[in-house]
This record gives sequence, structure tokens and C-alpha cells, in this order.
Amino acid sequence: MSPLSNADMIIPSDAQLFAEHSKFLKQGSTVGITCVPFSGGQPKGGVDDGPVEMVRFGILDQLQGMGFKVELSAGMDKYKTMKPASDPPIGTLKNARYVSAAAKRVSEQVREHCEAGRIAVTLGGDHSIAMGTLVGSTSVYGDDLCVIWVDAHTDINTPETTESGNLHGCPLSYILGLCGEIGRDQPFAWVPSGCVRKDRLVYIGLRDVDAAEKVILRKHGIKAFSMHDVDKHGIGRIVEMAMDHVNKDRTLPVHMSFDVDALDPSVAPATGTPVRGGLTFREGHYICEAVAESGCLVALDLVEVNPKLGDPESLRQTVAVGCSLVRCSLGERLL
Ligand SMILES: NC(=[NH2+])NCCC[C@H](N)C(=O)O
Ligand SMILES: [Mn+2]
Ligand SMILES: [Mn+2]
Repeated sequence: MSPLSNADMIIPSDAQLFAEHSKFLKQGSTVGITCVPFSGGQPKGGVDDGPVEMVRFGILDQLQGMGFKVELSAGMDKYKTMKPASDPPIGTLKNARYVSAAAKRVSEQVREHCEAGRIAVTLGGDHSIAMGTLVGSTSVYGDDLCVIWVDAHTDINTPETTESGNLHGCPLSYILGLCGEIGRDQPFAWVPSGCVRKDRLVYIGLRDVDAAEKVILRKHGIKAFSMHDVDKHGIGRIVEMAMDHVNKDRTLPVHMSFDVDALDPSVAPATGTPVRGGLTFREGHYICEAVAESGCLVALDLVEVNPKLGDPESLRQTVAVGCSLVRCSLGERLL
């Protein structure tokens, strides 16, 4: 009998392999998806259509096709109706009450998925929603949680340092507890400031960091790998060094927050703040594959896909790459 004719050999699906490798998830082959059609953290409309376009492109079916069970958080339309009647600037911060209300709801939905032991996948929306996803994941995994932030930007402005006043440039300052009084006060008083430890955050892909953000990184010794470092060492070494920094023994849970603008605009053009000189298609995917391989991933954000920016082909390309990054992070195999 030829070795290929063994018809009843059981071949595990990508989801089963992912679940078997997973060190933390009780229901490793269930994905808990939270769609967040939200754009209040920045001025450009359209990023709120990111999740719906990814769903239309087939992300839910694709994950089911990999063997995952998919649980979708209810009420994604509610995000569109959360805008308060009046939301005057707080200092320079724009839409602070709106961002706060949306992020709080995200935190509850992500917490539910994490509590149930599912892998929590959040589709944005702009990056301000990571304030919610990280509160959700740390509320279950505590300060063991490591964060891999893949982005062209550091998103670590405080309410005092932000020049744009756009909260998608600020989520990490709240999470790490770096804000002055404006940040700790309403409407963000619900954010447990310092829920992620500074030594458990690492960046990959940076190339557009505000002067004040550089000061914050240096002052707090936050580990960051820029595109210069990626060029110098190669992506394989970079992911290994990033993991070594936050999770030396690969024994801690990891939350990856992936801003699609980390990729080069030639790969992901439909995004609100593109910066040239970014990750190639393969470099982006390699990060996701390596994180999946670690068995440590418990939560993933895929944000800043803006279907309204650019022509139909840019849109298709960006949505497609967003979906494939999600699948790779969840263990889609090339072979
Ligand atoms: N999630 C993003 N795309 N962030 C871009 C932030 C840009 C700039 N640093 C700012 O504070 O406004
Ligand atoms: Mn960015
Ligand atoms: Mn970002």
C-alpha cells in the first residue's frame, strides 16, 4: 500500500494545531471576535468600515475554514450610536468622551472572550480602541501580559504631549500609567493606569515617532525596534529579540496589537496615517507566524484599515492583507 493511500489517517486542522500549541487558552480553537466600527480617535472617516469590509472579504468563513469555532460579540452597530451629544475638547484631546465610552465597551467584550479562554481578536477601527482591548486582556491575564505593538507609530503620546489631539496616538500612555492629571481624570478614570508593565511592552516597525514620544521611550526604557533595526538584523532576529525582551522563557501570555500602517504603504495603502519605508508583505506575515508559533498569543488587534482611502484596488489589497495577518497570527500554515 502506498503511504498516500491511508484514507482514514486523521489530519489535524490549523485550528487544532494552534490549540494544541497554545499555552494559555482553555478554548484554543475558539476565536472570540469583536468588531469595532469606530473612528473617533482620529479625524478621517472610513476607518469605522474596516471591520465590516474584513467580514465581507470573508474573515469569519476563513477562520472557520481553518477549523476554528467563531464567536462574534454582539451589537457592533452600537458603536456608531455612542457619540455623545456634546464632547468639547479636553486640553487638546478630541472626542475624549466618545473614545472613552467605545473603549470601555471594547474592554468588556474582550474581557468576556478572554475569561472564556478564547483567543480574543479585535477588528478596528482606529488604534484608540486598544485602550479597551488591553484593559480587557489584562483584566484576565494580569500584569503577566506582554504586548507586542507592531506599528509605524508609538501611540504613546500623553494628553499633555499630543500635538494632534487624536487619541489613536495616545492609548499606550493611559495603559502604562504615564499620563498626567488630565489622563487620570474623567472620562478615562475607569482605565486601570499601569495595567501593562513598561518592561512587558515591545515595538516593531517604528519609523514615525514624535519628539515627545522619543523622550517618553528613553525616560522609561521602553524597548523598541525601528525599521532601521529590521533592516540591520532581519525580521527573524527582530522577532526573537522582541520576544526575548518581554517573554524570555516564552511562558507569559502575549497580546499583539497590529496597526496595518506598520506595513509599507505599497502593501497596505488604505490607512489613515501611512508612512513610507515600512514592513514588506512577508516581514509583516513573518511576525504573525512567529507569534503564533510561540503558543503564547491570547489576544490580537488588527486596526487602522480604512476602506474609504484610495481606489478600489488599494482597498481590496489592504483588506486582504489585514485578513491574512489575522489568519497567520492564528496559525495558518504555509505548508
Ligand atoms: N494609530 C496611529 N495610526 N497613530 C498615529 C499617531 C500619529 C501622531 N504621533 C499623533 O499623535 O497624532
Ligand atoms: Mn500607526
Ligand atoms: Mn497605531
